[in-house]
Formats: sequence, structure tokens, C-alpha cells
Amino acid sequence: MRIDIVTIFPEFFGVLDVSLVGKARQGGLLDLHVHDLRSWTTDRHRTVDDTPYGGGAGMVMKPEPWAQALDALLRPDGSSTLVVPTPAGTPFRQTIARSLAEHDHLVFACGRYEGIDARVFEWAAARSTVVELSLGDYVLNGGEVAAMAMIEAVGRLVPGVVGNPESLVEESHEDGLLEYPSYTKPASWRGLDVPDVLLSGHHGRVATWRHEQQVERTRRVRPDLLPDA
Ligand SMILES: Nc1ncccc1[N+](=O)[O-]
Repeated sequence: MRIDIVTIFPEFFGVLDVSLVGKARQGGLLDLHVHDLRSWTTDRHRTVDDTPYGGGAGMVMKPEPWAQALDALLRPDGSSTLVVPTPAGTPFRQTIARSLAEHDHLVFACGRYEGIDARVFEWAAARSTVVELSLGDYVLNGGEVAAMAMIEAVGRLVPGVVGNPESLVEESHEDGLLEYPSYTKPASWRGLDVPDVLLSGHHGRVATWRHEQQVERTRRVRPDLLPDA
């Protein structure tokens, strides 16, 4: 999978050179490129924003630098997916991460200020699949933090990125439920003991207990996730 990121803060993504995503990059599983939007400006001040039509506070990102950048990055055959992190987007969920992990080319448009001129997405929709996604109902200063989270959630699902694919299955939200509590040695720690069933060696009972824990925790913390919610 190729991922291109367009941002006015390219240094923000230096962290993607470490940990799993970093290894996947070195291993060629994730072909990740970060681009500075200002590379596609032509004026001396490398201007990327201007005042909003209709008035109001803040600045809006100009359309032309974005069109130049996307013209350079979107595949001519229309097979690219343009991911736009925005609080006005569809809530980003594990199901969306899984579907994005199937795509061959993702371009992340990280907006700043009050956002990007809306015509950019109309224009881009004629040459790519445009997906506006929200990380959550709060306001960040730009799309970079959200893009980072989405790239990690998607990147780790790309086959080969996570060593043991088994570990991708038993996780929160993978099966619609929150994950069960986990324990490791010592069996007794500061007066707190690991549940006996986990020491029983009886795999069937362990699986039943774990599922019960998932349902109980989901009902307590995220009743909205339960089917009969
Ligand atoms: N919440 C957000 N705030 C600013 C930019 C993007 C955002 N998001 O959720 O993707």
C-alpha cells in the first residue's frame, strides 16, 4: 500500500519512522511519503490560506495549492482514495480502518485553519474517491493528529505489518465488543490474584470466561455497541 500525506507540517510525521509503521516502511509493506503543501505554492510567501468569503474569523486554505498537490499525487486512473480528516466527517471506526486497509493508494489531506476550500473536494471527487472522516467529536487544530491515528489503525492491518495476525483478531472493536481484561505473571501480585479460570489450562472455559468479560465490559462501558442497543 502506498500512502501520501499532504500537510504544512511535514516534520509532524517524523514519528512514523519508528515502531511498527517504521518497520513496515523499511520492509516495503507501507510505501509512505510526506509532502509539504507549500511545495505547490508559487508566490514568494508560499501562501496557502486566505480570508473566508462571507466573513467570519480565521482563514481558509486556498484551493489552487491543493489542486496542484493532488494533481501530482492522485493516480490518473482514479484508483486513489483521498482521505480528509475533519470533525465534519463520518466517524472513523475499526470497520472503516479495515476497508481502507484493502485500498492500494491512500492520500491524506491534512487541513489547517478553518479548513480547506470546499471546491477542492468537489474537484477531487471527479478523479478519486473522497472520504471525509472524523476521529471524534472534538476540535483539533488540524488534520495531522487525526491522520496519524488513522494511518496507524489502517497500517497495522496491512498483511505482514503486525507479526502475528492472530493478535489482530482478539482486540477491542474487532468483533464488535470491547476486549477482555488481560493478565501475566505473577499469578498473585500485591494481594491481587489472576482469575482462577485463566490458570486452569481448560481452553474452553477460558474462551467462555473471556467472552463473558467482553459482553459485561461492553454493556458497562459502551452499551451503544451492543446489537440490542
Ligand atoms: N476532530 C478533528 N479536528 C480537526 C481536524 C480533524 C479532526 N478529526 O476528527 O479528524
